[in-house]
Amino acid sequence: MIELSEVHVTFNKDTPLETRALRGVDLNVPKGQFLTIIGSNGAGKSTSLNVIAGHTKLEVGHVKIDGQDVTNWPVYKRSKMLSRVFQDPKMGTCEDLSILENFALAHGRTRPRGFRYAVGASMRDEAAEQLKVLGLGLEDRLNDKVGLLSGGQRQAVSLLMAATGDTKVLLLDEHTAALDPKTADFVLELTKKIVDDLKLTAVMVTHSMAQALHTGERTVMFHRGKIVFDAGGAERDNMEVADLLELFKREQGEELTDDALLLG
Ligand SMILES: Nc1ncnc2c1ncn2[C@@H]1O[C@H](COP(=O)(O)OP(=O)(O)OP(=O)(O)O)[C@@H](O)[C@H]1O
Repeated sequence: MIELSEVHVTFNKDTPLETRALRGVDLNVPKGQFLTIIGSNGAGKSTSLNVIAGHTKLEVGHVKIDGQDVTNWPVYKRSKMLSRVFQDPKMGTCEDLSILENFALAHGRTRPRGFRYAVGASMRDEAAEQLKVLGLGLEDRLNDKVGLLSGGQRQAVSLLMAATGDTKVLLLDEHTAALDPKTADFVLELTKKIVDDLKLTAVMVTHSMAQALHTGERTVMFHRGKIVFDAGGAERDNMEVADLLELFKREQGEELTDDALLLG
C-alpha cells in the first residue's frame, strides 16, 4: 500500500545548515499492516511521514501509494487517500467550529459534496453514530465548539475524522505523546480499534519503545536517516525493550543514548 524506494531528503542543501534527513530509505508497508516507527531525535521519522503525505519533496527516490506513483502529487491530491493525526490535539480539528461542522469538513475532504449538504440531517446522524463509539457522550454535544473539548476528547475526534470517507492510510505522528498516560492509553486503544475495524494501513511514529512493540504488527527503527532494523512476526512478538536496545547495539556498534527514547 505504501512504498518508499531509495528515498533521500536533504534540507538546506549546499549551505552550512545542510541536513541529510533521509539517506536511502526503502520501506514497503503492505495493505492493512499497522507499522510502528521508533528512533532517536532527528532520526528522520517525521520526515518519512511528510514524504508519504507529500509535505516534503524528495531529492532522490519514489513514493507509491495504493499502486500509484505519487512522488510528484501535491498534498491535496494525496489527502483523498490518506490522513494524519499529529501530536498536538489542536492540529486535527478547528476549534472555532462545532463538532458537527468539523465532521462535515472531514467528509468534504474525500467526498465531492459541499459543506452545506454535509451539515444536514444525515451528516448529524452519521456523526452521532460514530461519536457514540467513543463512550464520551460527545454525540449529545454536536453543536459545541471543539475548542471546549479536552485534549483527549479532541484527539479522539481527530482520529474519527481522520478515518472518515475514502481514507486508506492513517499516519500517526506521536499522536498520544501530549496526553496524560490514562488518556494516551484510551486514544491508543481507539486507534487500534479504528485501524482494525476499517482495515486501514497505518504508520505510527512514537518515542515509546514499549508502545511501538505492543501496537500493530511490525516495528522499524530509524537512526541518522536510515532504517537500522525492521522487526515483525514471531521475532517481534517475543521482544521486550531490552532486546531492542541490544539489537540496536549489535547493528550500530554503539549504545542508544537518546533520553526521550529510553524514558519514553
Ligand atoms: N523543514 C526542515 N528544515 C530543515 N531541517 C529539517 C526540517 N525538518 C526536519 N529537519 C531536520 O531533519 C532531521 C530529521 O528530522 P525529523 O523531524 O524527521 O526527525 P524525527 O526522527 O522525527 O525527530 P524527533 O523525534 O526529534 O521529532 C533533523 O536533523 C531535523 O532537524
